[in-house]
Amino acid sequence: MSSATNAAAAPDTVLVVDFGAQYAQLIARRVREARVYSEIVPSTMPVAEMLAKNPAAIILSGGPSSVYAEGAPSLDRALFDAGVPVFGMCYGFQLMATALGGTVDDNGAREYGRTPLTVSKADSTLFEGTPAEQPVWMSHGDACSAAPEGFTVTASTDVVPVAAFENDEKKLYGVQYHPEVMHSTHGQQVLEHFLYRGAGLKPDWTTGNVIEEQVAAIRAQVGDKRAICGLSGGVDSAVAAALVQKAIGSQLTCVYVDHGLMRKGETEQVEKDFVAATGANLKVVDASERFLKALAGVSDPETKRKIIGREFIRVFEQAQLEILQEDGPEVAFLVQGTLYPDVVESGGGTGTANIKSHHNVGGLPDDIEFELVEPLRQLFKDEVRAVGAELGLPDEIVQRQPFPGPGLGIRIVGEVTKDRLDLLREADAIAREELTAAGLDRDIWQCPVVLLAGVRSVGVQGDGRTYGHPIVLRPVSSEDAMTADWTRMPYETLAKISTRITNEVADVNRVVLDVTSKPPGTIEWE
Ligand SMILES: Nc1ncnc2c1ncn2[C@@H]1O[C@H](COP(=O)(O)OP(=O)(O)OP(=O)(O)O)[C@@H](O)[C@H]1O
Ligand SMILES: O=c1[nH]c(=O)c2[nH+]cn([C@@H]3O[C@H](COP(=O)(O)O)[C@@H](O)[C@H]3O)c2[nH]1
Ligand SMILES: NC(=O)CC[C@H](N)C(=O)O
Ligand SMILES: [Mg+2]
Repeated sequence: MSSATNAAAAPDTVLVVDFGAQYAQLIARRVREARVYSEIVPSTMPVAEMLAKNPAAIILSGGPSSVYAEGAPSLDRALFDAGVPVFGMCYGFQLMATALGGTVDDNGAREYGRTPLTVSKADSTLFEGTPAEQPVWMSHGDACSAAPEGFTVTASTDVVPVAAFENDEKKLYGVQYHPEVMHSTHGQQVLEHFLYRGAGLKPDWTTGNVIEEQVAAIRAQVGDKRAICGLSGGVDSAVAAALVQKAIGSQLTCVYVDHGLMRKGETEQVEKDFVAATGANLKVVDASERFLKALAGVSDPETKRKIIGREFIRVFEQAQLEILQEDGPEVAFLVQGTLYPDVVESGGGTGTANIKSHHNVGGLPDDIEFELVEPLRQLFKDEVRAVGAELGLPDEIVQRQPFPGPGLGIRIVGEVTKDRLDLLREADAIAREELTAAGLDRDIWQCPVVLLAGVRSVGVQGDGRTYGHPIVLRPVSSEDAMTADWTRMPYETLAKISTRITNEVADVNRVVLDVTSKPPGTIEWE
């Protein structure tokens, strides 16, 4: 179902094969930072299928397994004989070594964290121009003690004799460490050497290419049929809608669902600003009663998310019927502004855990009949912002703080009711107003305001006893929402927000600040 996207591999794509690495997406990002397009594929994908994508190069990620362990993810050696340049990192390096006849074992040569690397072949493809001694980030328990035949060892450490090797003739390269993390100070340079020198790629990919490629892919996918786009007023759907509109013009209708879980003023803002900025065809559906009814009595976060995901699709189906009343071809496609983190968190990576079912990925119902169009599915938020700016969308849209599709529904810890929503909407509006007044909108990635509906505490207001609910402020800083830290924001602003919320919002007598990073917390409470 979720694979029914238009994720056709672009020309000169580097595939990152994910062996369950912590940071496979970081590798893909670094490649794109080197201005070469990159996508992640699971290690379970058959090699023939990988090669059918016609990749310009392949990178093998790290992973938690031991290459010699039973059931460990492996790779058909045909991959190394296909003439495609390959770069193995950590587990990927160990896999390349064993597949081609080298030796990897648990010989006690463990290294974790910052490690000095000694380059033994200064003019090697990967290391030329980098220092003979350089700090690298290691994280391994197994090690390569003998490189395969035909390979030159190019670097070592105090405990690992084979910390990097290459076979220039076959265009096969590997390093035991993690060049993708910023602590490997020359990691980006080594990666670029692989891309430009090893694989002969040119640094000519830009967000402009995303636009061209995606516009072509969307046209090919949608043809002369019609599509609807779930439009929330957020960055991702605005950029997705703008891309699709560029591709198919009036064949697209945007549908904004007011599920009653929106913030104060949001619906009016979308109706006004989005249409003004893009001239898009917009249909606004008031579905608040339907969502509230479906959520009645439900407190479990995952159940809420699945209900919201399902109701969204039912509303889109209704909109589809209405659009069909107007003359024209079939309405077969649903455009969503799904990003890579939505997919990973919903457990869509290889061997990655389901943290929470994002309504637009893991929360979709099984009986969905739309074919999905998700042109941003491989990208991160900051990349999407760059695409949006390139498309000419105004800063107010492109730089907006994210707001989750399930809205205030996942910011009420406990059952969602109309009264609770009204209360939270007021508290949230005050917090947003004060953050904007303090000029903090750009410093803060987003600031969920959460109502702990099941908790009451004792307060004293107007000399009387109160027994009200706490409101949690969760200001976070982040680059891509995969990791985040709580924002150190001015006490004065916090004080103002707290005073105003307790004074102005009935039934709230306490405001607390969430000082947890992600991990271990997530940004939203549910
Ligand atoms: N109220 C809504 N009406 C219609 N579609 C929605 C609504 N909320 C979310 N969606 C759909 O779900 C997708 C994912 O939501 P998400 O919140 O991640 O993205 P966004 O709202 O577009 O951007 P942002 O992350 O900046 O909030 C959206 O891109 C959009 O397609
Ligand atoms: O559209 C969305 N549908 C969802 O179901 C959803 N859940 C979380 N988020 C947003 O994703 C980012 C990461 O959130 P978490 O740290 O809470 O997982 C943050 O920006 C969250 O606001 C969602 N967005
Ligand atoms: N980070 C990794 O890829 C680790 C590889 C392997 N699990 C080891 O410990 O050696
Ligand atoms: Mg949103």
